[in-house]
Amino acid sequence: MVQLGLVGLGKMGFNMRERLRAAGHEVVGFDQNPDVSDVSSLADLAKTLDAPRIVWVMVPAGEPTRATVAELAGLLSSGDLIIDGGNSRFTDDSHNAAVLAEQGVKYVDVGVSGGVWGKDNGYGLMAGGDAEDIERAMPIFDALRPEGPREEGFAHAGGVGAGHYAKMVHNGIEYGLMQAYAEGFELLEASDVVDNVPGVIKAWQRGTVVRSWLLDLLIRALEEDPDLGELEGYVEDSGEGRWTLEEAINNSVPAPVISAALFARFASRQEDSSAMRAVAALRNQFGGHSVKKAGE
Ligand SMILES: NC(=O)C1=CN([C@@H]2O[C@H](COP(=O)(O)OP(=O)(O)OC[C@H]3O[C@@H](n4cnc5c(N)ncnc54)[C@H](O)[C@@H]3O)[C@@H](O)[C@H]2O)C=CC1
Ligand SMILES: O=C(CO)[C@H](O)[C@H](O)COP(=O)(O)O
Repeated sequence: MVQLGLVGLGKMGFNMRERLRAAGHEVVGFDQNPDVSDVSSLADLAKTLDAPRIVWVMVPAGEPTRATVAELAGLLSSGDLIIDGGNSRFTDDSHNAAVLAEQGVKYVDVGVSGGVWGKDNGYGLMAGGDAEDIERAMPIFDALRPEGPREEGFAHAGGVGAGHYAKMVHNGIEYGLMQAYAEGFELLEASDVVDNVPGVIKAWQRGTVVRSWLLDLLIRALEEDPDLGELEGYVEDSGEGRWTLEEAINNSVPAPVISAALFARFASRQEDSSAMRAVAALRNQFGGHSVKKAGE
């Protein structure tokens, strides 16, 4: 049994606390929302845990995570370990590790996959850090990962930053896969050849080359709303796709699918497009092609 502090009890952290407790570990949770929190502050969390402490941070990536790690740096002591399991940019990790190392506090970054389903299915984990720190956290990783061989749900990806780098690439792939299913769905819907679009997609679930968990989730969404008519085609992004492309550029790796998928999300947020107005204007200029005037 391991004792763990868990900061951030939202869609991910709340379920992770449940899964860890179900595996017999002692979890002390802190969230800025007192309704879900076991303690009233980070300082209280640090006081409640026995040294040497392990604190897993699962708050929104970016400033909230950086601020949490910085505050923890002032509360923890030599020999303690911080694990950042959020979708932080991998470049944050070397900074965090260096600041914490000044006080002897250890740091591990973990990419966590599985979303809100992880409580029951387990979470796919990619960890970055020193081997001894990874080994120390292994009972936690073993409780969170899916049942089965460890190497099918957990990887020690490399040094500090490698866990988040692996998760960044995982999410870039996620963008591309979702976009491919989405384009296939739109084509099936747009043509009048296939009458039973949800039925066809459901039939892809077993035996086909394109079966996957994302496909299962698309089928689930179509069962709730057969033409997805209750939704707007508006898609946010939280950074991982952009970082994947920045890294593709830095390493001269062609990534046409992931870039198209990211840009499709940008396009989804536009009601009108200056670029497409420019294309229409140019076709009109060089070819006299007709244009559709605003308001017509
Ligand atoms: N939702 C998902 O599918 C996945 C999310 N992640 C990552 O996990 C992290 C958490 O994500 P979610 O649980 O989905 O977000 P969420 O928004 O549902 O939960 C975040 C929680 O952190 C709390 N919080 C925010 N700032 C805080 C602070 N300074 N101190 C204490 N608590 C604070 C909020 O009150 C909230 O309960 C993020 O980094 C996210 O990118 C990773 C994998 C999958
Ligand atoms: O990590 C995840 C899934 O694997 C999160 O759900 C993440 O938010 C997805 O990325 P984006 O918000 O950019 O679509």
